[in-house]
Amino acid sequence: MSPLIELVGVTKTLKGQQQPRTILAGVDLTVEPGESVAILGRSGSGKSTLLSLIGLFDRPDTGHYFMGGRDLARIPERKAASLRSAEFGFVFQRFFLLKHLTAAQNVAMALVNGQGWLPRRKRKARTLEALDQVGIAHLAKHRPAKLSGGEQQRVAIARALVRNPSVLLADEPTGALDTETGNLVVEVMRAATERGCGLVLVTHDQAHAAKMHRVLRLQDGVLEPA
Ligand SMILES: Nc1ncnc2c1ncn2[C@@H]1O[C@H](COP(=O)(O)OP(=O)(O)OP(=O)(O)O)[C@@H](O)[C@H]1O
Repeated sequence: MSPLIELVGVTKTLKGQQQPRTILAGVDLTVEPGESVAILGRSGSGKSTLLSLIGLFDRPDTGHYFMGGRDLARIPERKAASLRSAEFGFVFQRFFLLKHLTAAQNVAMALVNGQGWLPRRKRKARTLEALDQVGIAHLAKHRPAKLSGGEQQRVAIARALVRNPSVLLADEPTGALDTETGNLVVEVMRAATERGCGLVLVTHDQAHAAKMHRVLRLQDGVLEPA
């Protein structure tokens, strides 16, 4: 089986206020279908920078990024934007839910934006399926203010999963949650990999990292087994 994504020798130097700083100094990373990978690393080590390159929010300075046999390392923004919405689901520490919309409407938004047109009935069915996948179909009509932090994060995960992404990218998704709720959220994301989705989880939490297939550490600009 060919990998979902493969980064080879990826580098990134950010122009700080004083001097340029090399954040990624030759990162190699492969994620297979259905594989979950945790990335640990001290604050400021470049984890979010790496995730933003994987999610095509930014491009490497040098190196290669293969996906489906194509090198995406130097694609223009217009192509990146369409791949971003077709191939990736994003989950962040903050949930970024629209507070005037219900859980179902928040999830359905991901189908309205950037996925072509889907008939209303199909949109509804896929939205409910995604909410069901994260165990909160019964909360579909609730607005975020009526939901706990963990429930809100599960709505955000459903929103990330509703387009059946190839890869789910999560940046500290449990950072704002207590341990027990965080465990549940990690379990929900891990379960998504059983459908073939790859998962890259950036976390400070060793216990959450240990639930992934592989645990890597970003240190001095390179990824190494933790
Ligand atoms: N746009 C930018 N321009 C210049 N420097 C930046 C930029 N974005 C981030 N940095 C710096 O790059 C370094 C890596 O940041 P990054 O957010 O990737 O680290 P991180 O490992 O995700 O940290 P944390 O765990 O605290 O979220 C930090 O020193 C940060 O201050």
